[in-house]
Amino acid sequence: MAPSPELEPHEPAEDDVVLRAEQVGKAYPGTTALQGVDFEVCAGTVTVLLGENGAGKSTLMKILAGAERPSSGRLYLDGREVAFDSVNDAAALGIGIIFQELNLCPNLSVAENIFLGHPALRFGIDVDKKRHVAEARKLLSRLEHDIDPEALVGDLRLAEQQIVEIAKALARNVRVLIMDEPTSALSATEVEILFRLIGDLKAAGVGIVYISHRLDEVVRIGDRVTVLRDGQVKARAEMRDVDIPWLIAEMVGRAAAFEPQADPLPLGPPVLEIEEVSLRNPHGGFFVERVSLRLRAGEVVGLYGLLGAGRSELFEILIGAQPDAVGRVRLAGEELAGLPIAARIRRGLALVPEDRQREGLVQCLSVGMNLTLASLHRFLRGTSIDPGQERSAVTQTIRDLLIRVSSPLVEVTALSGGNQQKVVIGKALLTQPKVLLLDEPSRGIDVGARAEVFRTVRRLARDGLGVVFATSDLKEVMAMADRILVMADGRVTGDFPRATVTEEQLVAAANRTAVEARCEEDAR
Ligand SMILES: Nc1ncnc2c1ncn2[C@@H]1O[C@H](COP(=O)(O)OP(=O)(O)OP(=O)(O)O)[C@@H](O)[C@H]1O
Repeated sequence: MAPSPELEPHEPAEDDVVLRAEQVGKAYPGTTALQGVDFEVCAGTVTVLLGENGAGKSTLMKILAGAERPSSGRLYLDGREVAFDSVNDAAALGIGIIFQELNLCPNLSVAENIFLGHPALRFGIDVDKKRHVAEARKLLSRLEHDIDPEALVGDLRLAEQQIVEIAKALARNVRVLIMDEPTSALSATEVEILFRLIGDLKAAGVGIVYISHRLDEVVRIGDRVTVLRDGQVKARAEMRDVDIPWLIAEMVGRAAAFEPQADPLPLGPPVLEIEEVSLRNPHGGFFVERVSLRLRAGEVVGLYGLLGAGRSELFEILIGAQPDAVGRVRLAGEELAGLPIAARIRRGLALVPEDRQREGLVQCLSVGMNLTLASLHRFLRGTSIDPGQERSAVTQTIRDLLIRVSSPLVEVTALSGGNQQKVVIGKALLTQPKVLLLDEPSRGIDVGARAEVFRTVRRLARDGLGVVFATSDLKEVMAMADRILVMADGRVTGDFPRATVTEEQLVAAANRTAVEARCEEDAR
C-alpha cells in the first residue's frame, strides 16, 4: 500500500473563512437537532466534525449545503449573508456535499450521475454523452478506480457507489467540500487514496468538512475539530493539541468504551457448516470460490478482507439471495439448499446487510415496525399479534442498543444514520437467530454504540449464538473476533486464532491473490 503523504498543518488567517454558520438552530417535530451552533470552514483546512449518533452533525452539514433550512441563525459566504433554497443553490456557489446516505440514481449510468444537474443533461438524455463518459473516466482514475462510466449505478457495490459520489463532488468546482462519512464503505487502500486526494484539494485551497466515526482517521486527516453533543458545540480544538481519548471524552462524556474481547468461552456444537461454496462471476472467474467454514455455537468469527474480496457475496449465498451458488450449507445440522430467504430466517439465520438503506429498512415504516418486521411470528397469539409483547420487545431493543429516538412510532427515516444502523441490527437480533451474519456492522455508528453492539453480540454468543462479522477495519477484527478468516479474490486466504495473529499477517493474507492461494493449496 502506498504511504499517504503527511498533510502540512494549515494555519488559517481570519480572512480564510469561506463559510460560516452563526447561532444556527434546527427543530424537527419532537426533536431539537441543533441549538445556537457557530461553525466555520476555512480555505485549505480540514475541519473534523465529531459527535455521537444523533448529535446533529448531518443536520448541520445539510444546512450548510442547502439541503435543509435552519430554523434560526444565519449563514455567511465570504462574509456575506446567504440563504440557500436547495442543494443546487449552494452548489452554484461552490459548496459540495457527499451525503452519508448516498444520493445516486440507481437507474442512471455512472457518468450520468456524476454530471446530473449539468446543463447538457436534460430530461434524462445526455446530449454530451461522449465527453461526459471521458471526463467521468478521468475523474474516476484520479480516484485510482476503473469503474466503467457507462455501468448502471444500481449494479455497483456500496463502496463503488461511494467512489462515484466523491467523483460527482469533484466534477463541480467546489470551494467547500463536505464529506459525511466518506470512508464508511471504503477499504483501507481506498481510504489512503481519498486522503491523498484530500491533501491535493487542501493544497488547492478547498475548505473541507470531514465527518467520521473512525477516530484514527480523523486525527490523521484533520487540522481542526469541533465536537457536537446534543445539538450544541461541546468543544473546539486544533487537532495537533488533542488525542483520541480526549475526543471520546468530549463526544460521549465518559472514557473510551471499545473493550477488547475477553478470553474465548468454551464452544458448543457446529451451528453453521459451509462446504466448498462457490459463485461464478458471469464475466469470468468467481465472486466466491470454494469457501468452507465451520462455525460453532458461541463462536465469533471475523471475516476480514479488502473491497471485492467476496465477503458480501458469501453472506448473500448463505441467506439464500444467490440461487446460482453451488456447495453445501447446513444450519444446526439442517441442509439449507433450495430454501428461500424467509425459510432460512425462520430456521435461525439472520443477516445485517451492508447497505441499510436498500436492504435493511422499510423507509415509510416506524422504528418499532421495522424492528419487528422479521420476527412478527414470535408475537402471534392465534391469528393476531399480541401488541403488548411486541411493544415490550421493541422497548427492550431500543434500550439495549441505545437507539436514540423519542418514540418507537417515529418514522425510521427521521433517525440519524447511525441510529438507523442500530435498528437494522436490532431487527436481526429480534429474530432470535442461531447464527448472525453481520456485514460491516459498525458502519456509521459511534464508538459508544459500537461497543454496545459488540457487547450485545458477545452476550448472545455466551448463550450459544454463532456470529460471523465482515469488516475492513483491522482494529475492530483484532479486538472483537475469536477467530479471523481472511478473504481475497473470493477465496479464504487465511484462518487465524485471534490470540496469536498479527496485523501484518492479516494484511498479507488480504492482499494474497486467488492464484497465489490456489498454488499454495496445490503445494499442500
Ligand atoms: N427529518 C427528520 N425528522 C425528524 N428528526 C430528524 C430528522 N433528521 C434528523 N432528525 C433528528 O435530529 C437529530 C440529529 O440527527 P443527525 O442526523 O444530524 O445526527 P448525526 O450527528 O449526523 O448522527 P449520525 O452519527 O448517526 O449520523 C437526531 O435526533 C435525529 O433523529
